[in-house]
Amino acid sequence: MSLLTIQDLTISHNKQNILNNINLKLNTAEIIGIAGGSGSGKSTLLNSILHLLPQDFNIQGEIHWQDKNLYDLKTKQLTHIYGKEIAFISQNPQTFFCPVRTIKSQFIETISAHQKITADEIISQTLDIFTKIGLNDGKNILNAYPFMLSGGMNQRINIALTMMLKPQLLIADEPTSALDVMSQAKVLQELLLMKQKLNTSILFVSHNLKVLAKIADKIIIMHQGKIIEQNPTKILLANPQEGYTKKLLQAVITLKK
Ligand SMILES: Nc1ncnc2c1ncn2[C@@H]1O[C@H](COP(=O)(O)OP(=O)(O)OP(=O)(O)O)[C@@H](O)[C@H]1O
Repeated sequence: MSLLTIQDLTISHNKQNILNNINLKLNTAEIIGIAGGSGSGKSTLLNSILHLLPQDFNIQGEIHWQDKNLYDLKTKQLTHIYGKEIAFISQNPQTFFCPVRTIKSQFIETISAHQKITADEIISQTLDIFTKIGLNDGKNILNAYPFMLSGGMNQRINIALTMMLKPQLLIADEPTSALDVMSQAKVLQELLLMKQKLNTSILFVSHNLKVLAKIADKIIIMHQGKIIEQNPTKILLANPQEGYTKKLLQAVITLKK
């Protein structure tokens, strides 16, 4: 059984289709990259999985989380799933952390909301994870306030927090697009570590096919609310079928020159 199965998903607003007949399967420890131009429906797709669509959107089709249809569940069941089984990271970690509370207090609050664990245990496990991902100055980081740290550092700390929660699925919406090249590479390594060590599956949205090439097992190309092409990463990059995919690849090659 797939971890996440989307069947015939069509989403509309004011009788205009935003997503058209989307079908997608994600397995355990699989990373699917989603690329597509602005307005192609990537965020709407992620928001539909996260139950974050505006009330006036019309949703047809099904989204199954393991054997449950996410849109049949009660609020209490959804609260258990989001944060614990399905986690989300966005482009701006600053929107997740409160800028004027220490990293330590935010780790303790978030983790103890999901696990029965003492504050001391949280601190010791956090320091372990910081070391694993190469954040060596752990004690100082825990005592820092997010506003004192760079965007790249905040994103890496956000990923460490997500690792502590051990979600089965991580939904990542352009998590590296606001970062410098060095921080981008580190964040990608950390996400791969989550897949390898924790068997986390990841849905990773990026405009940048070069980023997806480094991390995704499979790539999906979206255009005007439809999935127009999907294939294992190597096959899609070596032999794109659709003209639109070729244009996206060409844009990456041109940027490299
Ligand atoms: N709240 C909303 N109300 C009405 N239309 C919306 C809303 N949110 C998104 N849309 C429309 O849905 C379409 C898809 O938008 P979406 O944000 O999912 O695309 P995207 O691929 O994530 O784009 P980007 O890469 O620019 O973030 C767009 O045409 C957009 O105008």
